[in-house]
Amino acid sequence: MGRLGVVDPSSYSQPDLITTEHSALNWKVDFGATKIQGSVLHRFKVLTANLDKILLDVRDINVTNATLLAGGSELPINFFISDAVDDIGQKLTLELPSGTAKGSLTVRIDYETSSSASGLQWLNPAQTLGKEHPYMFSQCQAIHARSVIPCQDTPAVKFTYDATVEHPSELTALMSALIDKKEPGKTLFKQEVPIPAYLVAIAIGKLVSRPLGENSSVWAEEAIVDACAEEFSETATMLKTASELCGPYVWKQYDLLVMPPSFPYGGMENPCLTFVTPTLLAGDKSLADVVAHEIAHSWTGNLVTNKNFEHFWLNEGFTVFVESKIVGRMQGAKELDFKMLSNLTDLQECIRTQLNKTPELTKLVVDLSSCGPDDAFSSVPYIKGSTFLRYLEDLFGGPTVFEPFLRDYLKKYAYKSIETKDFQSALYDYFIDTDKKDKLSVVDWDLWLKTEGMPPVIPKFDESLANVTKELATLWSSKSVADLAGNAEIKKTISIHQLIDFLGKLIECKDIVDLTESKINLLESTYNLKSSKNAEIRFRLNRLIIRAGLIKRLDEVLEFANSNFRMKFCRPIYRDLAGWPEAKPAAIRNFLSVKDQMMAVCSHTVEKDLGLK
Ligand SMILES: CC/C=C\C/C=C\C[C@@H](O)/C=C/C=C/C=C\[C@@H](O)CCCC(=O)O
Ligand SMILES: [Zn+2]
Repeated sequence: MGRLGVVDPSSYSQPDLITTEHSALNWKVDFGATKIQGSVLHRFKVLTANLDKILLDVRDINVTNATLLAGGSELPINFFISDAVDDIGQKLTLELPSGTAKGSLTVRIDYETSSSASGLQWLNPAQTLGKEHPYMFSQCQAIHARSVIPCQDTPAVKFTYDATVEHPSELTALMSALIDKKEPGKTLFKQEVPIPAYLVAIAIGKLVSRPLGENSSVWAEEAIVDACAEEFSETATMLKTASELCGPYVWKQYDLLVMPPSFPYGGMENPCLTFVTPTLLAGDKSLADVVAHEIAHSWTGNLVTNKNFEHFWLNEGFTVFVESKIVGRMQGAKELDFKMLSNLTDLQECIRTQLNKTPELTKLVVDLSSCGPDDAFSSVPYIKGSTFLRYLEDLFGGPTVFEPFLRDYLKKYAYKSIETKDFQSALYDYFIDTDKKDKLSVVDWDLWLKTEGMPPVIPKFDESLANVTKELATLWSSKSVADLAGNAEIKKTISIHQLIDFLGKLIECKDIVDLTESKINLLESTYNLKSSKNAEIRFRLNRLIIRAGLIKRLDEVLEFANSNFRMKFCRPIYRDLAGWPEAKPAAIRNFLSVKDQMMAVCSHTVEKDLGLK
């Protein structure tokens, strides 16, 4: 593939020469054709004299016209689209008149999306809860905005946007923006805070809302909206806690949209409107920390943004760090440390399985010059990144010293796109004139940023909650069913988070003695796993069923894999099934029967997990 741009290896656009300041979207959403038709008007800032062309990113987009708007007149301009590069898309070249000066320049592009746009998902009524109306939504991170809008699809560029969206009048349209005006069949939006293209988002469906607090509501289909309001009732407290930690909330509105089960991620931090998976609906708020994560992105990621996805840890590592602080303030310091330790179990699993053939992707800063961001995506930037920040926090004197630095960093780079070296200089500038300056030379940057594998240093965490799960995992992996049945230790009451962590640790045990049907049965009856609605528990139980080789329970495993297409769950399940020769053919058949219901990012990665590509 090769590095496409000097600023961003995954984008053709040239932010060093030209940047987008504002985009006006004019869209007609055609559910019959499963396409968006319309135009985008980009106001650019030209940074260099005599620029002869504008390069934009596109993917499967049909451009019909490109027009230069200048001094009240419209000048058609030549354009052409290059051949597609796998995982990246195409380059749209717009030719400029000779002698184009520095400064403002406006271009309108008329286009329509493809019915297989990788950033859009179209559901027919039967695929919705209400069964009567269609539904569509977008997921643009990392580089799928280019399948929805011809644009500078790089986080190095931030722009404001407004949108006029025509849609069926019985449906509600929502975007990652504030609603400006609502008319039957037409909704107007505006996002006045500059954002990268990957944060443009839209969803249209038969949606209703319930209030969660001041300037905060939850949206969902009617059948689940009350359950959603209950599950996410802590949102207002999380928002307040996050603002205390990070500074003023600039986005004015914080709404949640609970997505259909095919949404590929746990949550997506679309400004003003976080998208979340319905797999968070555990019934006891136990998985609502994903909302704390998405709220944290209002600062880390959405205000201070990675310049390209090689520095994704700046978005995600900081966000997990802030998320765990929100959890710590709401649930106590022991829970915070337990969460960090529990994340390390997940990281270990990810490095052992998903990344075992691509160890270079276990570095904190990755090289994306020959790899699409979706293929590089893993827990590493999240967990290695947040562990690094906790290490730094401990080194510089704990939260009382590090949290003021965090606020300073966020203020310094708000509205900007940055690289890891910018974080390094912020840390240096903040501490160099303080009594902590000697700590600056202790940080081994190369070790943290460039070394493969688990974090090079594991900070000292409170282990009291994690020790319980460690002991349980040792017990269940080393004892026979007969020995366990009479052991009082297994009856010990544990929290739901401990149960999730214990099952994760058990999966990580190299050997599990006597892993038979009766051991799985004992596990299920001891911890009431059969009746659990908690997706994190069902996910781990299904992996243990696969590990035990219980072929007669394969249908149950596949049922779980079909119940949602959140990649965090379905990818490891398919990977496990691919390594089980007896089950692999059925897994492939199952995948092929449901792949059209998955978003492109999910079907493409699962195809690789199953060894089909
Ligand atoms: C080092 C990684 C390099 C590049 C990856 C960049 C972007 C990854 C891209 O595939 C999109 C990611 C979108 C993530 C959205 C939400 C996640 O926080 C969800 C995490 C998993 C889950 O909970 O389901
Ligand atoms: Zn995130």
